Amino acid sequence: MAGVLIVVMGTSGSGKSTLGAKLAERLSLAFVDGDDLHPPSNVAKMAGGTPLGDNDREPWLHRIRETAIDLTHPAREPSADGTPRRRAGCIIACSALKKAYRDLLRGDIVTLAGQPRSDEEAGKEQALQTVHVYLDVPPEELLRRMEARSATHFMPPQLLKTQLAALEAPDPATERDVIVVKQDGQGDLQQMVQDTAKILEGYLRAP
Ligand SMILES: Nc1ncnc2c1ncn2[C@@H]1O[C@H](COP(=O)(O)OP(=O)(O)OP(=O)(O)O)[C@@H](O)[C@H]1O
Ligand SMILES: O=C(O)[C@H](O)[C@@H](O)[C@H](O)[C@H](O)CO
Repeated sequence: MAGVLIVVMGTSGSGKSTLGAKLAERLSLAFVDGDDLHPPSNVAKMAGGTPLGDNDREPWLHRIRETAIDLTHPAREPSADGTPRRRAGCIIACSALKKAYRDLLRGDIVTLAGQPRSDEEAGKEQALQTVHVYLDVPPEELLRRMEARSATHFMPPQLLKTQLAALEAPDPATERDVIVVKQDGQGDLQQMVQDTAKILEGYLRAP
């Protein structure tokens, strides 16, 4: 049985770290900020005003998947009497802007060029089930947030337009594991955490 990787995704400034950390606390899961898994060269590139490309992101996406497999092994959390209580899970904040990036996190492909997993690898890698929580935030709210923190955060607000250009917003009708959380900056964060956690509990339930 697979452990569960919950990817909290969206562009820079969408609130991945904020929501991800709160969900992790509520669900008692480990939380990792994907920004901490970028090689320093990626962070330096963004800080210098150059957007990342597929070649920069591919090794990073592999690292995120491997981190999730490590964190969710073994894939069941034992209860006091040793019987499985729920699936092991973890939450990782990761922009996951393009469909190919999400497919790599899902384990459906092994390169961004689209190379599929071999049958043998597919069997071996049943280690992980994914859920993508997509933070859908209007561009003007994203810019407001990025500008408000620009003195203390490496990501320059002028890179927002490249984030939005790269974004292939996931559609739950065509991607199997997507939850959309709409945020306009007015919503109640606590309510959002509560509602999203309730849906995620379903994914974590041991069969
Ligand atoms: N629901 C919200 N409403 C208003 N402001 C928010 C909300 N969530 C996060 N913020 C604020 O927006 C800014 C960006 O949030 P956060 O760091 O969580 O986003 P992020 O997607 O992880 O960003 P990045 O990946 O660029 O680091 C922060 O200053 C945070 O306090
Ligand atoms: O794929 C990317 O371009 C990156 O992951 C970015 O999204 C940032 O790391 C992050 O959002 C920092 O602000």
